[in-house]
Amino acid sequence: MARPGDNETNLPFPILVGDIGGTNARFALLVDVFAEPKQFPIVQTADFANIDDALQQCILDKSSVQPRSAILALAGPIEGDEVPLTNCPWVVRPRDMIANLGFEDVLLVNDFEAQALATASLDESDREKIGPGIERSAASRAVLGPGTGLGVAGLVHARHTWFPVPGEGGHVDVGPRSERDYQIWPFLEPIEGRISAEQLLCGRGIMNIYHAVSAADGIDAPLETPADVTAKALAQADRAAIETVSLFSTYLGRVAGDMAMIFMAKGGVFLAGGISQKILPALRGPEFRAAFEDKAPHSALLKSIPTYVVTHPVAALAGLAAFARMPDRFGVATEGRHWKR
Ligand SMILES: Nc1ncnc2c1ncn2[C@@H]1O[C@H](COP(=O)(O)OP(=O)(O)OP(=O)(O)O)[C@@H](O)[C@H]1O
Repeated sequence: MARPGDNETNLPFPILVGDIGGTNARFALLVDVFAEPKQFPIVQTADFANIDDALQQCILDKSSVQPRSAILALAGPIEGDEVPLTNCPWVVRPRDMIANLGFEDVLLVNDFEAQALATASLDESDREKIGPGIERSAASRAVLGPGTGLGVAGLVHARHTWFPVPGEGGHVDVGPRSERDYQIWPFLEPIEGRISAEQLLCGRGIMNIYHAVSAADGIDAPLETPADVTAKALAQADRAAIETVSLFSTYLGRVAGDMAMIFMAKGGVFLAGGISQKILPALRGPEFRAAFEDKAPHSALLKSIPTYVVTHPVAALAGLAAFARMPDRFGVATEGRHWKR
């Protein structure tokens, strides 16, 4: 058993935690293990040529307390000393951050790993339960987040420790099941011969479903953005948009149920990502949960598993903060992604 201070992941305070997506970067500072995280205004990645400028101008120049370490969650695989971000021209170079910005330690993790860490510590007020299910505090979880893409991760509970399992679960194959699916599927465009979950369950996926529904019915598809489609659907104002969001909820339920079975996620399946919060009224409808439970011969198991929409505005930061304060609670792998001065 590691003693306090022995752990590779006991980074020195003050610790800067950051969640860097394609469009937005969110940061908070933990002064010490007891203090509440101090959140900084959200940064648009497009406003800064690189991450070091953003950190200097938005964090370091604005705070009297200077961070000694940083834990950053990034969208994309972390390999080597230069990590390019998906959907954004920034490249994260931890060695430069240590040399130029005064950090002693930099740890990089995957963005959905941070979302997974968050699911272990979210309060009741930071999540909304969808449907039935038995709440179990010490059981594995899974998180799915439809946003610019579809992020997926597991959080395995073993040996009194939470182990985040990042992966590429958003890219699993999906296929038609209902009669209506078989009408729509021919109008979905395969990528290299297949349809993956991410082609349906993200912003672009909403448009793919909307266009396929419209094409199957031989009608025009005038709506131009995912936000237009969901707004029309939630206002009950457009038939194709309503069906699109209904199918999106069904497909999200199916994939969420698959992830629940893969991770034996008796602790719950959590829906993160920007889109889940925006279509919350639709996810409360019957489609999501019915599809989640429709997993013969394991329907009884799925019925017992709770599902939640994460409503915390910066859940990934909350997950990183929980880890920064109590690293021994979590089995976060640091090999190849922890840089020290
Ligand atoms: N009201 C809405 N309904 C449905 N989709 C939306 C809505 N508003 C934005 N989107 C879509 O959500 C996606 C962005 O998702 P999200 O806000 O989760 O960003 P992200 O992937 O976390 O990236 P970042 O962290 O850079 O902001 C885009 O594809 C966008 O078109």
